[in-house]
Amino acid sequence: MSSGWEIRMSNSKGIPYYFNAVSKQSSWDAPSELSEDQIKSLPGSQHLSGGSSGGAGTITASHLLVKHKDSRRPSSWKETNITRTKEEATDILREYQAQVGNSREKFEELASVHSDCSSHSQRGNLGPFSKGQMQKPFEDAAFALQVGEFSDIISTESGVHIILRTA
Ligand SMILES: O=C(O)CN(Cc1ccccc1)C(=O)c1nc(-c2ccccc2)[nH]c1C(=O)O
Repeated sequence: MSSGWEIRMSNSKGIPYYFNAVSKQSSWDAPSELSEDQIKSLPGSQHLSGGSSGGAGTITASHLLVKHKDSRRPSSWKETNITRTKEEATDILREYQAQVGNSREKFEELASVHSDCSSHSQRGNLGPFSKGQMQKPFEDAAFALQVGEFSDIISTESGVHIILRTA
């Protein structure tokens, strides 16, 4: 069972902080109950200085994916055989978009429950990636975002997505 701790980047101070998604605690200092190794393997550990994945041209983003019958793999942790149309998937995502507004917390809550991507178990967090790793429409949309900004609905061969850039 994860401790609920993760490492986030403070947009205002530009330094990492520790956030517990269970207790909603946040702290500039590492939780005393975690060992060095545990801290290094927390979600978001790439934010810690010396992180190998930090590097120029790397961003970090989360997404909420709704698949449809024409998705390259119309199956997910939630639904073995996804039959909704792309139009229905887009309507569903518009509803989530309206609920999210500008709230990262609401986005992560909906991504955890509704995203058809395996990253749902990380509140939608995909971790750091650079250009050339993701499908082009996803990369283009994600790299066009400022930190803290949401994309509009975008479409890839996997389905339709909303992206939040987090670092
Ligand atoms: O497209 C396919 O043939 C199968 N995939 C690709 C995939 C499958 C597992 C993990 C990551 C990517 C997906 O459908 C998929 N794409 C994504 C994805 C797409 C864009 C950005 C990040 C993740 N997630 C998933 C998933 O099941 O969990």
